[in-house]
Formats: sequence, structure tokens, C-alpha cells
Amino acid sequence: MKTILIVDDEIQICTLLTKILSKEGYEVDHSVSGTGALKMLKDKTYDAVFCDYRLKDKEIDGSVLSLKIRELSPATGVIVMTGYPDVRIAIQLIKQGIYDYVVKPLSATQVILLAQKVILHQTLSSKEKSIEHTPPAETPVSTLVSPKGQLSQFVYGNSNASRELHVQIKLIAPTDYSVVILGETGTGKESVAHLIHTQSKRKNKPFVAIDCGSLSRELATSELFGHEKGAFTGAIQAKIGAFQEAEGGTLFLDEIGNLSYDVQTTLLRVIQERVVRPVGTTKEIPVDIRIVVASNEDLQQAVLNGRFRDDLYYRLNEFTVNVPSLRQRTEDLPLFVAAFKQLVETELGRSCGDITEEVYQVFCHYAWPGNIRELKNVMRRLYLLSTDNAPVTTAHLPEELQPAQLQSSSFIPGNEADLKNVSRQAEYKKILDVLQQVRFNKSEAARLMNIDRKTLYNKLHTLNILL
Ligand SMILES: Nc1ncnc2c1ncn2[C@@H]1O[C@H](COP(=O)(O)OP(=O)(O)OP(=O)(O)O)[C@@H](O)[C@H]1O
Repeated sequence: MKTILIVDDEIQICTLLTKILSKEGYEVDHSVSGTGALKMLKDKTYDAVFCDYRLKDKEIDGSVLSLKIRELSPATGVIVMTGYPDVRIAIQLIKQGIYDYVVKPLSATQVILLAQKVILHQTLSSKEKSIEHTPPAETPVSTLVSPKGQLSQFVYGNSNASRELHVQIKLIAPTDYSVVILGETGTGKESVAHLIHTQSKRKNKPFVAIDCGSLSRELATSELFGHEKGAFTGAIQAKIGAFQEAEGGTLFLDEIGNLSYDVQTTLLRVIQERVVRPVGTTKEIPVDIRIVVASNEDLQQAVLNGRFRDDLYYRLNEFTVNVPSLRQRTEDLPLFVAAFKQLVETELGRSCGDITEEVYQVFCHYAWPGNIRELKNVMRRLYLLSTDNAPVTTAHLPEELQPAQLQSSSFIPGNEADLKNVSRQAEYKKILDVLQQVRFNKSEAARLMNIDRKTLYNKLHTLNILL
């Protein structure tokens, strides 16, 4: 049984949290003082501690206590609660190694989810440490059947970023936790979701992928939850929604951040109650699915901006997997290039030549804003334009990858003393920094810089930033 310690000088909070968590099957103890908590921590090992930031004993507040817990019991996950949020304190505590810093009052759902998440996190990180020392995968490339039944070469990679990603997948896949997959466009989020499914106990059941970005507000409810015949104009036949289609398996919701607030509310209800109600009916159909979602925008930011429901975010985010960009795994480029060469050879029905060192150099220095998808497309184009078995040179590269273009996009020539040029350089640097910060999402970059998308496009054009 997992053990949790509650530390709060308000006894009512201790009692309430104890009640909520005991009901969920945890063994819960409490202390109304930091000194008392320290004594208990010396006598017993806890999986998690929920601790108030402002404790009455002056010398041991939440910050000191969390530091002492790290020393005494590094495997214990610490959540600091506060009634007075302060970003600086939050940063300091997170740097100290606490798991989360949360604002009171907490709802029962939040408490339960936090407990699940912190304990899962601690378990995974201890397993991760033992896996970290294992040698790299013997087969960094393997054949995978895509959700559409096609065989494709899947590159696991051997870079540190890739190995960390696959350790996370391996650990999270067999659980039934909901997963949020974050990463830039084209990094392989859907492939990761599919991998999680194939390594789970649901692998013999369906994997259903829905692109929420392409669903209109009207269609979303019916696509997800289904509809009855005649439920609305045009509903000439009853339709089974994605939730029912995925019964027993995994439902992957891509670009989840694009769902309207109304649909988010229905989705939350379905996840909580585990039943769907197709449009136009009062019938409730039980569903047993695992939900994996993906986004290329920062969902936490969307929660802060009020565009994404926080309760839904907490429900979905039982674990986060961050998929690295191709820039963060350039070490894996040769593996990707070899796998895509083989793929294109099959697609074209002929053998193709090797790419030259010069082309590799370009690949290593290019930003790959479209990530693995972009590389795959570039490889298709290279081989389509080259003749059988002839080496592929930079002459075959698309315009944006021509060495001259790459160079001109990395600096702005001109007289350094010229004031106009100084401001252009500053603008150039700022735009690139912001773009990198938002993983090359142009709408988000424009919003952060307080300009409209059109202005950003004009600036990218004049500053010769090729994305
Ligand atoms: N590790 C990998 N090995 C081989 N091919 C991969 C790998 N990861 C992704 N791909 C390929 O790259 C392309 C993009 O992958 P995927 O659709 O999973 O990315 P995504 O991050 O979900 O994209 P988007 O942000 O547009 O939803 C696909 O053609 C996929 O097959």
C-alpha cells in the first residue's frame, strides 16, 4: 500500500485530505507541525508528502521541510501547497526538486490526481535511473505496423534524447494512465502514441486516432461520441463515435488544444463517468478506453490563458511525454536517413544512391522546423530527382536547404554601425528566440510578440528567416 504524509497546521485540512486519500486506498498519516513531520519521516518511509508552505513552526516552513525530505528520503515525492501563490517561491521549490507547487483550496479530484501523478512519477524516475545505465538499444531501427496496417521502419535512435524518450514510453505503456504527448509538429507524436498502444495490454484492441484540429465545432461531438439517425439535419444514418470505435483499446486525440470549450466539457464528463451519450439520444453506453492526447502548443499555457479547461488538463495529464525535435537528436540523422532511403526505394521500386557528406553537413545545420516529417519529404524529393544509384549532392536539395540560403539566413549582412541594421539584428535575434521558445509555432510567436501573423510573415520574409 502506498503511503502519504499530510503536513498542515490546519487540522481540518489534514482531516479532509486524509479522508479523500484513504478512500482511494492510500495509507495516510498527518502532522500539524514541520518538526513533528520530520520525526515521522525519520521513522517511516513515505511515497509522497503533501506539505503546506506556511507552517507555524518558524524554523521549519514548507521550503525547509521539502529540503530536509530530499536529504532524508530522496525517493519521496513532495507537493507543496500554498494559499498565497508566488512564482519566485514556486521556481525556487521546483529547483529544490519538489514535484509540484499547488494553490489551495484543492478539489478532491485534484488531490487524487496529484497523489497518483506524484507516486507514478517517483516510481518511474527510480526505474528510469536503473534503465539509464543499460546499454543503447541493439536495434535502433525496427519494423512497425502503422495504425493503417502499413509496415514502416521505425527509428528508435541512439541519441540521449531518443533513449530518454523510449525509456519513458517503455515505462508508461503497460500502465493504464492517460498520457499527454508534447512536441513540435512532425516530431512523431502520433507514432509515439501508437508505440504506447502496441506496448500496452490493450495492443490487440483498436487504436483510433482523431485529429481534433480538423474537426469543426459542430462535427466534433458527433465524431467523438457518435449520433443517432435524424439527430440533426444530414444525420441520415446512426454513427458510432471514436470512443465506441476504440472500445477496449486506445483513443488518440491529436491537437487536443483545438477542441472548443463546450466539447472539452463533454469530454471531461465522458472521461469521468466512462459512459458516452451519442448526439440525439439519452442512451448511455459504457466505454473502456485509454486516452492519449497530443499537442504542439504548450497546454499548460493554454490553461493559463483560459483556452483549455484546467480540470480536463489534470484528468488527461497523468503523465507527460516530451518528444524531442529533430534538432535535439541530430546524432540520429544517419539512422533516419538510412531508414527513409529504404522506404523511398520501396516506394519508387528502384535502388538509390548514397547521400554525400556535403548533404549530411547541410542536414546537421538545418533547423528542421517540420522535423521528421520534413526530413522524410526531403528524402523523397532527393531520390525522386536523382538517378539510379548516383550519389545525392547538394544540387538536389530544395531551395530552403541550399547551403547559400542557410548561410544567408543565419546572419544579416550590412554595416554594423548603421542604426537601422542594429535594430534589424535585434529584431532578427528576438524573432528567432521567440520562435524557438514556442517550437516554431508562428501563431503563438506572433501572439507573444504582440504582432499579427501577417506582420510576422512579412518580417520573416524581409529578415530572410526561412521556415
Ligand atoms: N521514429 C520515427 N521513425 C520513423 N519515422 C517516423 C518516426 N517518427 C515519426 N516518423 C514519421 O514522421 C512523420 C510524422 O510523424 P507523426 O505524424 O507521428 O508526427 P506528429 O508529431 O504527430 O505530427 P503533427 O504535429 O503534424 O500531428 C510520419 O510520416 C511518421 O511515420
